Amino acid sequence: MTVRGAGVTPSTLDHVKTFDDLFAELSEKAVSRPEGSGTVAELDAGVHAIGKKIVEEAAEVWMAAEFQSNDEAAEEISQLIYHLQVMMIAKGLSPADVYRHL
Ligand SMILES: N=c1c2ncn([C@@H]3O[C@H](COP(=O)(O)OP(=O)(O)OP(=O)(O)O)[C@@H](O)[C@H]3O)c2ncn1[C@@H]1O[C@H](COP(=O)(O)O)[C@@H](O)[C@H]1O
Repeated sequence: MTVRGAGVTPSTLDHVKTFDDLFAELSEKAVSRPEGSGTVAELDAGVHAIGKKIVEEAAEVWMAAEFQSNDEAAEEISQLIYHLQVMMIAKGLSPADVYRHL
């Protein structure tokens, strides 16, 4: 399968962080709470603050998709995914909880 527009194929994903890799990393940080972690700070800020970040990043995805390069749009999408994952962890939701709705 080829992901159109970004030139990414499964083989080029071998050495990059995937959705599940990031979720595992953030889940571990939520428990170990390392000093200086932005994820820990965002979790501590709570669901209301995380929700605002999601809305902000969603708007940036829209603007980048409409007015910027595909690479910039991809970067904004990665940031939206990050904040969505922080929200999942804040709410105790696993990827499986989400996938069953897809
Ligand atoms: N992938 C991300 C990631 N994407 C986005 N963000 C956060 O989202 C913000 C993106 O916002 P913008 O670019 O719009 O910048 P900004 O509005 O100036 O940011 P803020 O002032 O709102 O912080 C960044 O500043 C980060 O705080 C991320 N923060 C962390 N990660 C990854 O999450 C993992 C854990 O990170 P820590 O918890 O910080 O160790 C690491 O692997 C990181 O690479």
